[in-house]
Amino acid sequence: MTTALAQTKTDKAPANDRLPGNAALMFDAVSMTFPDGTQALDTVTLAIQPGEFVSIVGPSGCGKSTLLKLASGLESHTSGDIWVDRDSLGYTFQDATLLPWRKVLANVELLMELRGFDPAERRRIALEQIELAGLSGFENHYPRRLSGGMKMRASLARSLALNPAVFLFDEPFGALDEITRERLNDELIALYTRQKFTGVFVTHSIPEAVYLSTKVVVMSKRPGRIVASFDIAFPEPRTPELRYSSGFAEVCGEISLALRNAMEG
Ligand SMILES: Nc1ncnc2c1ncn2[C@@H]1O[C@H](COP(=O)(O)OP(=O)(O)OP(=O)(O)O)[C@@H](O)[C@H]1O
Repeated sequence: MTTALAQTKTDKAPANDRLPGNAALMFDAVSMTFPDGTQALDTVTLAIQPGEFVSIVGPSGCGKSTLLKLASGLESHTSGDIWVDRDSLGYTFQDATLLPWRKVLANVELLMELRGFDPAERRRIALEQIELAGLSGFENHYPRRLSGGMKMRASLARSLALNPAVFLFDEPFGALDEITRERLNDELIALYTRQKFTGVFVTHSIPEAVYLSTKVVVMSKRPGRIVASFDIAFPEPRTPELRYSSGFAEVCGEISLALRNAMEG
């Protein structure tokens, strides 16, 4: 295990000397209760291997965002262990979180700037990511002049510029229209295929989860537990025709049923 791998513990967490194997991200019996007494998560155990793309679906309020916040260190868990290299983490939210006073190029350079990248190097990487994101020609536009889909592309480019080993996605396409969302799904697959990060993707859309993922996990209603896990075996990279295949509909149906049971159970 490299020294860069950070294990996070709270004071209340029991000592745990087990190694996380080769996982890129591991939750080991993680529970979380907010200071007001709201228990968000209940003994979540999930090991995500390098190169996996895992989507998390579950009832609204079951703790999906909280799980990503724990992985990133934005929130602290109450018990259990989380293993992840926080020095190599990407994170995007439903809101693209671009700085309105910075042009696209300066927004994409932001995280590299904060990490102290050499100016010429960060400019080179930013331009490359802007091109990959399909935003060439918009480098000098302010975010207010971009569509929702373009803002999200810029947000992805900003995170991908750091070449993260693990990328956390919190419903990044939830606010977009369906056509834009499907197009961004394909663009994300292209980026994932190229940059080979490990993905953790929270979504309310089962077809989106199935299309993107190597695995889909289903959480119970709050306090969230993992109640089902589906390996998604369709060949990669996925292409749009997959969405219209009977096999795709069948897998979506199985997950939908598991989600329905999770909501009722
Ligand atoms: N700071 C907080 N203090 C107290 N409770 C909180 C706090 N943040 C979130 N919660 C509660 O914790 C639970 C889990 O919230 P979380 O945002 O993780 O759910 P979610 O599954 O991502 O929801 P959604 O699908 O609706 O986005 C919810 O009941 C929420 O109201």
